[in-house]
Amino acid sequence: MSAEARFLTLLRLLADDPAARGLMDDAAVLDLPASQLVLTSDTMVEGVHYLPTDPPDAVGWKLAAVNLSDLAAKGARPIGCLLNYALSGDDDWDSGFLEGLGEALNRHAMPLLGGDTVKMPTGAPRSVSLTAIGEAAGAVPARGGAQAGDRLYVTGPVGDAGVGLDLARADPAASGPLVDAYRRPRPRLAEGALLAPHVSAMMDISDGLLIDAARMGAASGLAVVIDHIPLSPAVERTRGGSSAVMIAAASAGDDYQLLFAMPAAMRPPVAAIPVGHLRAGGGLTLMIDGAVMPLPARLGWEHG
Ligand SMILES: Nc1ncnc2c1ncn2[C@@H]1O[C@H](COP(=O)(O)OP(=O)(O)OP(=O)(O)O)[C@@H](O)[C@H]1O
Ligand SMILES: Cc1ncc(C[n+]2csc(CCOP(=O)(O)O)c2C)c(N)n1
Ligand SMILES: [Mg+2]
Ligand SMILES: [Mg+2]
Ligand SMILES: [Mg+2]
Repeated sequence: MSAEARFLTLLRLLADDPAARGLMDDAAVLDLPASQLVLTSDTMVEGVHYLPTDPPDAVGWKLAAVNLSDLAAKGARPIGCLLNYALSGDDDWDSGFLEGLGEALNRHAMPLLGGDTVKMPTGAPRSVSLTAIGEAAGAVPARGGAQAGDRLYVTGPVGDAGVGLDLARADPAASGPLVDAYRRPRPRLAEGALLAPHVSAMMDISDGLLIDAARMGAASGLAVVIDHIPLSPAVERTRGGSSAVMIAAASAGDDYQLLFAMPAAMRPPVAAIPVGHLRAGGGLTLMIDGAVMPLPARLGWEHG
Protein backbone atom coordinates (compact mmCIF):
# COMPACT_ATOMS: atom_id res chain seq x y z
CA MET A 1 0.00 0.00 0.00
CA SER A 2 1.38 3.44 -0.90
CA ALA A 3 2.01 6.04 1.82
CA GLU A 4 -0.92 8.03 0.43
CA ALA A 5 -3.31 5.04 0.48
CA ARG A 6 -2.26 4.28 4.08
CA PHE A 7 -2.84 7.91 5.09
CA LEU A 8 -6.29 7.94 3.45
CA THR A 9 -7.26 4.68 5.17
CA LEU A 10 -6.42 6.26 8.55
CA LEU A 11 -8.27 9.48 7.57
CA ARG A 12 -11.42 7.50 6.72
CA LEU A 13 -11.50 6.24 10.33
CA LEU A 14 -11.84 9.89 11.41
CA ALA A 15 -14.54 10.65 8.85
CA ASP A 16 -17.37 8.24 9.66
CA ASP A 17 -20.14 10.87 9.41
CA PRO A 18 -22.30 10.11 6.33
CA ALA A 19 -21.81 13.75 5.22
CA ALA A 20 -18.17 12.87 4.47
CA ARG A 21 -19.30 10.26 1.90
CA GLY A 22 -16.45 8.00 2.98
CA LEU A 23 -13.93 10.61 1.72
CA MET A 24 -14.57 9.09 -1.68
CA ASP A 25 -16.45 11.85 -3.49
CA ASP A 26 -15.68 15.34 -4.81
CA ALA A 27 -17.22 17.03 -1.77
CA ALA A 28 -18.97 16.44 1.53
CA VAL A 29 -22.76 16.79 1.53
CA LEU A 30 -24.47 17.90 4.74
CA ASP A 31 -28.24 17.50 5.01
CA LEU A 32 -29.97 20.61 6.36
CA PRO A 33 -33.71 20.97 7.00
CA ALA A 34 -34.38 22.80 3.72
CA SER A 35 -31.32 22.09 1.56
CA GLN A 36 -27.93 20.40 1.58
CA LEU A 37 -24.56 21.98 2.32
CA VAL A 38 -21.79 20.93 -0.05
CA LEU A 39 -18.22 21.36 1.24
CA THR A 40 -14.98 20.95 -0.64
CA SER A 41 -11.35 21.96 -0.26
CA ASP A 42 -8.45 21.93 -2.72
CA THR A 43 -4.84 23.05 -2.31
CA MET A 44 -2.38 24.21 -4.95
CA VAL A 45 1.37 23.86 -4.42
CA GLU A 46 3.95 25.75 -6.47
CA GLY A 47 5.78 23.41 -8.82
CA VAL A 48 3.12 20.70 -8.41
CA HIS A 49 -0.18 22.39 -9.36
CA TYR A 50 1.16 25.50 -11.05
CA LEU A 51 4.46 26.78 -12.47
CA PRO A 52 6.60 29.19 -10.44
CA THR A 53 6.48 31.41 -13.55
CA ASP A 54 2.65 31.50 -13.74
CA PRO A 55 1.30 35.00 -13.06
CA PRO A 56 0.00 35.34 -9.47
CA ASP A 57 -3.47 36.50 -10.61
CA ALA A 58 -3.81 33.24 -12.58
CA VAL A 59 -2.95 31.23 -9.44
CA GLY A 60 -5.62 33.13 -7.47
CA TRP A 61 -8.23 32.61 -10.20
CA LYS A 62 -7.40 28.94 -10.51
CA LEU A 63 -7.58 28.25 -6.76
CA ALA A 64 -11.18 29.52 -6.74
CA ALA A 65 -12.02 27.80 -10.03
CA VAL A 66 -10.83 24.31 -9.05
CA ASN A 67 -12.93 24.45 -5.89
CA LEU A 68 -15.95 25.84 -7.75
CA SER A 69 -15.52 22.95 -10.16
CA ASP A 70 -16.09 20.45 -7.33
CA LEU A 71 -19.26 22.36 -6.36
CA ALA A 72 -20.34 22.24 -10.02
CA ALA A 73 -19.80 18.48 -10.01
CA LYS A 74 -22.41 18.21 -7.24
CA GLY A 75 -24.81 20.67 -8.89
CA ALA A 76 -24.31 23.12 -6.02
CA ARG A 77 -24.60 26.91 -5.93
CA PRO A 78 -21.64 28.62 -4.22
CA ILE A 79 -22.48 30.20 -0.83
CA GLY A 80 -19.02 31.31 0.30
CA CYS A 81 -15.46 30.21 0.94
CA LEU A 82 -12.57 30.17 3.41
CA LEU A 83 -9.02 30.95 2.27
CA ASN A 84 -5.90 29.47 3.89
CA TYR A 85 -2.97 31.54 2.77
CA ALA A 86 0.76 31.42 3.38
CA LEU A 87 2.35 34.85 2.87
CA SER A 88 5.04 34.53 0.26
CA GLY A 89 7.31 37.36 1.39
CA ASP A 90 6.66 39.09 -1.94
CA ASP A 91 3.93 41.71 -1.52
CA ASP A 92 3.44 42.15 -5.26
CA TRP A 93 2.87 38.42 -5.67
CA ASP A 94 0.38 38.35 -2.80
CA SER A 95 -1.62 41.31 -4.17
CA GLY A 96 -1.59 39.83 -7.70
CA PHE A 97 -2.91 36.58 -6.24
CA LEU A 98 -5.74 38.43 -4.47
CA GLU A 99 -6.64 40.29 -7.65
CA GLY A 100 -7.18 37.03 -9.57
CA LEU A 101 -8.90 35.37 -6.62
CA GLY A 102 -11.25 38.35 -6.26
CA GLU A 103 -12.05 38.27 -9.94
CA ALA A 104 -13.09 34.60 -9.77
CA LEU A 105 -15.07 35.10 -6.54
CA ASN A 106 -16.97 38.06 -8.05
CA ARG A 107 -17.61 36.29 -11.34
CA HIS A 108 -19.11 33.29 -9.57
CA ALA A 109 -20.80 35.09 -6.67
CA MET A 110 -18.80 33.25 -3.99
CA PRO A 111 -18.08 35.65 -1.10
CA LEU A 112 -14.95 35.18 1.02
CA LEU A 113 -16.20 34.34 4.54
CA GLY A 114 -12.95 33.78 6.41
CA GLY A 115 -9.79 31.72 6.53
CA ASP A 116 -6.33 31.87 8.02
CA THR A 117 -2.99 33.48 7.19
CA VAL A 118 0.46 32.18 8.06
CA LYS A 119 4.01 33.03 7.08
CA MET A 120 6.24 30.40 5.48
CA PRO A 121 9.99 30.11 6.13
CA THR A 122 11.90 31.96 3.40
CA GLY A 123 12.56 29.80 0.36
CA ALA A 124 9.69 27.35 1.02
CA PRO A 125 7.48 26.74 -2.04
CA ARG A 126 4.15 28.55 -1.96
CA SER A 127 1.01 26.63 -1.09
CA VAL A 128 -2.53 28.02 -1.20
CA SER A 129 -5.73 26.39 -0.08
CA LEU A 130 -9.41 27.23 -0.30
CA THR A 131 -12.53 25.64 1.12
CA ALA A 132 -15.71 26.26 -0.84
CA ILE A 133 -19.19 26.00 0.63
CA GLY A 134 -22.17 25.44 -1.61
CA GLU A 135 -25.84 24.67 -1.39
CA ALA A 136 -27.78 22.06 -3.32
CA ALA A 137 -31.53 22.14 -3.56
CA GLY A 138 -32.29 18.62 -4.82
CA ALA A 139 -30.54 15.27 -4.87
CA VAL A 140 -26.76 15.60 -5.05
CA PRO A 141 -25.21 13.20 -7.57
CA ALA A 142 -22.41 10.95 -6.34
CA ARG A 143 -19.40 9.61 -8.18
CA GLY A 144 -20.64 6.16 -7.35
CA GLY A 145 -24.22 6.23 -8.64
CA ALA A 146 -23.69 5.01 -12.21
CA GLN A 147 -25.77 2.04 -13.43
CA ALA A 148 -24.80 -0.72 -15.87
CA GLY A 149 -25.86 0.42 -19.36
CA ASP A 150 -25.43 4.15 -18.60
CA ARG A 151 -23.76 6.29 -21.22
CA LEU A 152 -20.82 8.42 -20.13
CA TYR A 153 -20.51 12.05 -21.28
CA VAL A 154 -18.21 15.05 -20.87
CA THR A 155 -19.30 18.70 -21.08
CA GLY A 156 -16.50 19.50 -23.56
CA PRO A 157 -13.19 18.42 -25.06
CA VAL A 158 -10.25 17.35 -22.86
CA GLY A 159 -6.54 18.05 -23.13
CA ASP A 160 -6.54 21.81 -23.74
CA ALA A 161 -5.00 22.55 -20.33
CA GLY A 162 -2.36 19.83 -20.75
CA VAL A 163 -1.12 21.42 -23.97
CA GLY A 164 -1.47 24.87 -22.35
CA LEU A 165 0.79 23.73 -19.48
CA ASP A 166 3.44 22.54 -21.97
CA LEU A 167 3.25 25.88 -23.81
CA ALA A 168 3.53 27.87 -20.54
CA ARG A 169 6.44 25.70 -19.41
CA ALA A 170 8.30 26.34 -22.68
CA ASP A 171 7.52 30.07 -22.64
CA PRO A 172 6.10 31.78 -19.53
CA ALA A 173 4.90 34.66 -21.78
CA ALA A 174 2.84 32.29 -23.99
CA SER A 175 -0.83 33.19 -24.29
CA GLY A 176 -3.97 32.03 -26.12
CA PRO A 177 -6.89 29.71 -25.47
CA LEU A 178 -4.79 26.66 -24.51
CA VAL A 179 -2.71 28.55 -21.94
CA ASP A 180 -5.94 30.12 -20.66
CA ALA A 181 -7.50 26.66 -20.25
CA TYR A 182 -4.56 25.74 -17.98
CA ARG A 183 -4.26 29.04 -16.09
CA ARG A 184 -7.86 30.23 -15.94
CA PRO A 185 -10.13 27.17 -16.04
CA ARG A 186 -13.87 27.79 -16.16
CA PRO A 187 -15.94 25.88 -13.59
CA ARG A 188 -19.06 24.40 -15.24
CA LEU A 189 -21.48 25.64 -12.56
CA ALA A 190 -24.48 26.28 -14.82
CA GLU A 191 -24.07 22.91 -16.54
CA GLY A 192 -23.66 21.13 -13.19
CA ALA A 193 -26.86 22.64 -11.79
CA LEU A 194 -28.85 21.67 -14.91
CA LEU A 195 -27.40 18.15 -14.98
CA ALA A 196 -27.61 17.27 -11.28
CA PRO A 197 -31.31 16.26 -11.18
CA HIS A 198 -30.91 13.92 -14.18
CA VAL A 199 -27.53 12.18 -13.92
CA SER A 200 -26.90 8.89 -12.17
CA ALA A 201 -23.29 9.90 -11.36
CA MET A 202 -21.20 13.03 -11.84
CA MET A 203 -17.69 14.32 -11.06
CA ASP A 204 -15.31 16.92 -12.43
CA ILE A 205 -12.20 15.95 -14.37
CA SER A 206 -9.19 17.27 -12.46
CA ASP A 207 -6.73 14.38 -12.75
CA GLY A 208 -7.46 13.21 -16.32
CA LEU A 209 -10.41 11.67 -18.16
CA LEU A 210 -9.02 8.12 -17.96
CA ILE A 211 -8.21 8.07 -14.26
CA ASP A 212 -11.34 10.00 -13.27
CA ALA A 213 -13.60 7.75 -15.39
CA ALA A 214 -11.89 4.73 -13.79
CA ARG A 215 -12.69 6.25 -10.37
CA MET A 216 -16.34 6.69 -11.31
CA GLY A 217 -16.46 3.06 -12.45
CA ALA A 218 -14.76 1.82 -9.28
CA ALA A 219 -17.04 3.93 -7.05
CA SER A 220 -20.08 2.57 -8.92
CA GLY A 221 -18.85 -1.04 -8.87
CA LEU A 222 -18.86 -1.17 -12.68
CA ALA A 223 -16.55 -1.49 -15.67
CA VAL A 224 -15.95 1.64 -17.76
CA VAL A 225 -15.42 1.74 -21.50
CA ILE A 226 -14.01 4.95 -23.00
CA ASP A 227 -14.56 4.82 -26.76
CA HIS A 228 -14.05 8.46 -27.72
CA ILE A 229 -11.58 11.14 -26.59
CA PRO A 230 -12.85 14.52 -27.76
CA LEU A 231 -10.13 17.04 -28.75
CA SER A 232 -10.68 20.75 -29.30
CA PRO A 233 -9.87 22.31 -32.69
CA ALA A 234 -7.09 24.28 -30.91
CA VAL A 235 -5.40 21.05 -29.71
CA GLU A 236 -5.80 19.41 -33.13
CA ARG A 237 -4.23 22.46 -34.80
CA THR A 238 -1.31 22.46 -32.33
CA ARG A 239 -0.70 18.74 -31.90
CA GLY A 240 -2.70 16.87 -34.56
CA GLY A 241 -5.30 14.20 -33.86
CA SER A 242 -3.24 11.00 -33.52
CA SER A 243 -4.10 8.39 -30.91
CA ALA A 244 -0.95 9.42 -28.98
CA VAL A 245 -2.32 12.98 -28.78
CA MET A 246 -5.72 11.61 -27.67
CA ILE A 247 -4.19 9.47 -24.91
CA ALA A 248 -2.07 12.41 -23.71
CA ALA A 249 -5.21 14.59 -23.67
CA ALA A 250 -7.13 11.97 -21.67
CA SER A 251 -4.43 11.71 -18.99
CA ALA A 252 -3.27 15.35 -18.75
CA GLY A 253 -5.88 16.55 -16.24
CA ASP A 254 -6.72 20.16 -15.29
CA ASP A 255 -9.74 19.97 -17.63
CA TYR A 256 -12.51 20.84 -15.17
CA GLN A 257 -15.07 19.50 -17.59
CA LEU A 258 -17.88 17.54 -15.94
CA LEU A 259 -17.97 13.78 -16.47
CA PHE A 260 -21.43 12.25 -15.99
CA ALA A 261 -23.36 9.04 -16.46
CA MET A 262 -26.95 8.86 -17.66
CA PRO A 263 -29.30 6.11 -18.88
CA ALA A 264 -28.94 5.53 -22.63
CA ALA A 265 -32.59 6.46 -23.23
CA MET A 266 -32.11 10.01 -21.84
CA ARG A 267 -30.74 13.03 -23.66
CA PRO A 268 -28.42 15.31 -21.67
CA PRO A 269 -30.04 18.69 -20.94
CA VAL A 270 -26.77 20.55 -21.77
CA ALA A 271 -24.28 20.34 -24.65
CA ALA A 272 -22.32 17.15 -24.01
CA ILE A 273 -20.07 14.73 -25.87
CA PRO A 274 -20.53 10.94 -25.48
CA VAL A 275 -17.24 9.31 -24.43
CA GLY A 276 -18.24 5.78 -23.49
CA HIS A 277 -20.44 3.67 -21.24
CA LEU A 278 -20.57 1.62 -18.06
CA ARG A 279 -21.25 -2.10 -17.87
CA ALA A 280 -21.21 -4.90 -15.31
CA GLY A 281 -17.73 -5.87 -14.12
CA GLY A 282 -14.72 -3.78 -13.25
CA GLY A 283 -11.71 -2.00 -14.76
CA LEU A 284 -11.21 0.40 -17.63
CA THR A 285 -11.20 -0.33 -21.36
CA LEU A 286 -9.97 2.25 -23.85
CA MET A 287 -11.01 2.13 -27.50
CA ILE A 288 -9.87 4.46 -30.28
CA ASP A 289 -11.52 4.27 -33.70
CA GLY A 290 -13.27 1.06 -32.66
CA ALA A 291 -10.06 -0.76 -31.63
CA VAL A 292 -9.15 -1.71 -28.05
CA MET A 293 -5.92 0.08 -27.06
CA PRO A 294 -3.35 -0.91 -24.43
CA LEU A 295 -3.80 1.38 -21.42
CA PRO A 296 -1.00 3.92 -20.93
CA ALA A 297 1.28 3.30 -17.93
CA ARG A 298 -0.06 6.50 -16.40
CA LEU A 299 -3.83 7.16 -16.55
CA GLY A 300 -3.58 10.62 -14.96
CA TRP A 301 -2.51 12.42 -11.80
CA GLU A 302 -2.48 10.75 -8.42
CA HIS A 303 -1.82 13.64 -6.07
CA GLY A 304 0.86 15.39 -8.07
N1 LIG B 1 -6.52 15.40 4.03
C1 LIG B 1 -7.82 15.08 3.86
N2 LIG B 1 -8.68 15.13 4.91
C2 LIG B 1 -9.98 14.81 4.76
N3 LIG B 1 -10.54 14.43 3.59
C3 LIG B 1 -9.73 14.37 2.52
C4 LIG B 1 -8.34 14.69 2.59
N4 LIG B 1 -7.80 14.53 1.36
C5 LIG B 1 -8.82 14.15 0.55
N5 LIG B 1 -9.98 14.06 1.23
C6 LIG B 1 -11.33 13.68 0.75
O1 LIG B 1 -11.20 12.67 -0.27
C7 LIG B 1 -12.21 12.82 -1.27
C8 LIG B 1 -11.58 12.92 -2.64
O2 LIG B 1 -10.71 14.04 -2.69
P1 LIG B 1 -9.90 14.41 -3.99
O3 LIG B 1 -9.06 15.59 -3.63
O4 LIG B 1 -9.25 13.20 -4.54
O5 LIG B 1 -11.08 14.83 -4.98
P2 LIG B 1 -11.15 16.04 -5.99
O6 LIG B 1 -10.97 17.36 -5.30
O7 LIG B 1 -12.40 15.82 -6.74
O8 LIG B 1 -9.88 15.81 -6.94
P3 LIG B 1 -8.67 16.89 -7.18
O9 LIG B 1 -8.00 17.10 -5.84
O10 LIG B 1 -7.82 16.19 -8.17
O11 LIG B 1 -9.30 18.15 -7.68
C9 LIG B 1 -13.03 14.06 -0.87
O12 LIG B 1 -14.15 13.59 -0.12
C10 LIG B 1 -12.07 14.82 0.03
O13 LIG B 1 -12.75 15.67 0.94
C1 LIG C 1 3.44 22.78 -12.76
C2 LIG C 1 2.33 21.83 -13.02
N1 LIG C 1 2.63 20.56 -13.34
C3 LIG C 1 1.64 19.68 -13.57
C4 LIG C 1 0.32 20.06 -13.48
C5 LIG C 1 -0.79 19.09 -13.72
N2 LIG C 1 -1.31 18.54 -12.48
C6 LIG C 1 -0.58 18.43 -11.37
S1 LIG C 1 -1.48 17.77 -10.08
C7 LIG C 1 -2.86 17.66 -11.06
C8 LIG C 1 -4.15 17.08 -10.56
C9 LIG C 1 -4.67 17.64 -9.28
O1 LIG C 1 -3.82 17.30 -8.22
P1 LIG C 1 -4.36 16.75 -6.82
O2 LIG C 1 -5.02 15.41 -7.14
O3 LIG C 1 -3.13 16.67 -5.96
O4 LIG C 1 -5.35 17.76 -6.31
C10 LIG C 1 -2.61 18.10 -12.34
C11 LIG C 1 -3.58 18.12 -13.44
C12 LIG C 1 0.05 21.39 -13.13
N3 LIG C 1 -1.22 21.83 -13.00
N4 LIG C 1 1.06 22.27 -12.90
MG1 LIG D 1 -13.43 16.66 -8.15
MG1 LIG E 1 -9.23 17.52 -4.08
MG1 LIG F 1 -10.96 19.01 -6.91
